Amino acid sequence: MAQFSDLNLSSPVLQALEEMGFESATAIQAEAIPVALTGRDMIGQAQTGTGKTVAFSIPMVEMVDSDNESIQGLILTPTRELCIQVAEEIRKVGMLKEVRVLPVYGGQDINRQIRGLKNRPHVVIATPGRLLDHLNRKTIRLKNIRMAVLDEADEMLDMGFIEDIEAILTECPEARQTLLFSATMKPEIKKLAERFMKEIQIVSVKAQEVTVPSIEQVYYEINERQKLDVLTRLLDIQDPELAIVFGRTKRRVDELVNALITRGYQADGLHGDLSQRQRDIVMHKFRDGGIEILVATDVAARGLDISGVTHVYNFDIPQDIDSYVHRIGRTGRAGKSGIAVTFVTPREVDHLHQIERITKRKITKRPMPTFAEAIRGKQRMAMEQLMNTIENEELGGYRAIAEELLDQQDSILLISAALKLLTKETQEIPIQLSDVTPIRVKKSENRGRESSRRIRSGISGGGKMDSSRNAKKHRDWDREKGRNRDRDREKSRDRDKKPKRANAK
Ligand SMILES: Nc1ncnc2c1ncn2[C@@H]1O[C@H](COP(=O)(O)OP(=O)(O)OP(=O)(O)O)[C@@H](O)[C@H]1O
Ligand SMILES: [Mg+2]
Repeated sequence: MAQFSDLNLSSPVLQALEEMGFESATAIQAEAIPVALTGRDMIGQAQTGTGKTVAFSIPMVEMVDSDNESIQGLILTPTRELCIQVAEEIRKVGMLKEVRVLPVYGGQDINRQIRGLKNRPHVVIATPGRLLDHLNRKTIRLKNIRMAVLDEADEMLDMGFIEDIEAILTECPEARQTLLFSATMKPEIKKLAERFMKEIQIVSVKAQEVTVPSIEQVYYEINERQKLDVLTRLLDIQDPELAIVFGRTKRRVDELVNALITRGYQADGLHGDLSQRQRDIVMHKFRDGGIEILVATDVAARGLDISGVTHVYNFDIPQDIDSYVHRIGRTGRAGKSGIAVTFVTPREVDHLHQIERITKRKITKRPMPTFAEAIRGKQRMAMEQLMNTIENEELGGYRAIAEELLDQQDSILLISAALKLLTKETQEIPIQLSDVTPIRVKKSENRGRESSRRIRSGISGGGKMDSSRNAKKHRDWDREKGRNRDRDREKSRDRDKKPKRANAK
């Protein structure tokens, strides 16, 4: 395994990495960092959760001249939560070099960001809409940028963002270095990238599969109206430490959160119609374990790194194959194992098989879990609670009363009663979710639009997959996506609440 000390890094960076607890470099780090340090433009591809952030953070920090007070590095991310997370990672890597970083994203008070910009950050991490807003207001200057990074590059060059990205990069000096990173990178991306990169070097960690092998992938073929029962049964049986449940639309997410809470689970939702404050609160709660289940649209599919996520549930199967790869990649990170569960209705089974073919990975079919299994799961949790109490608590004060009870009652009966009290015997309270349209493989539709669609989907040659003209419609990207969105938002805060598109429920 490659050591960071073999990569020609400065001592403040090496020391920072040590403080972050990293012992050796991951494959993408070992391969991408030397290339990036030569100053060349690069596309970096490696599976989810394999440390791409540090792979670009190190060359970024090495490039910064801390005595120079201008913005020298720019990183673009598709979502606000990812923007915050990446900024935090760069801050850690650049800590000892005293690199100043500033995240700049939509939904946050723009005046606060303007004040932040006056503190002369060396590296700005931004979502495109808000950065354009600053450029228009002339509150940010990109003329001294020496390195630009697109994290989740394929997503950023997707239809909704491409023009914004080009507009932003035009503001940067041509002599800059540009780096692109993602777990999924279609060949078409390279063509697009040639518009703003030079002599691109591609660094791709060749893996057998585009998904991570330590993620167990299973599916349940069930009807729409069985989904909620199956989800709650699985939550009881599998007892995730933290779980992310992906739903197709914002409305779906809201409904699911309410349904889960009604059935006694600690859940909260994340999607683009929430205020930034709400989004921040939800993310904090989830990272701190204050809630166990995050229900989200695809806004949480990319890049988010939350330790303790043991399970990902695709309550609705995603249309986009790349989206499947990124969603399930929220678990099984940094060498850990994880379980990815996908629900498919009978009409969506073909689509699931298509995902299997393109990701070259079998997704195992599982029989529907029964209510009895769920109860047993809950009983097991109660038993674990009891055993933990025996191991970790001082029980001396309970001895006398226990002995007294044992004189009067059968011991098995007593333990059964204690377990029953600890078992959260919830009923499957009937809850009706709104209908959603099933996703299907559409083969012969709209040939003419193939090329642009292919950019959006399919890991390699998977363009066909996306031939549904609904592809875009089903994707519930939040407001970060699309031109001028953040600027619109600044002008009219009320619009936060209203869906912009008819389909954006
Ligand atoms: N060298 C390393 N040793 C151990 N852990 C590491 C190392 N580098 C990064 N990590 C950790 O691995 C986790 C995943 O890293 P990161 O978020 O950068 O993955 P990624 O490749 O960007 O994934 P995604 O494609 O989902 O965005 C993080 O928690 C990070 O701190
Ligand atoms: Mg990442």
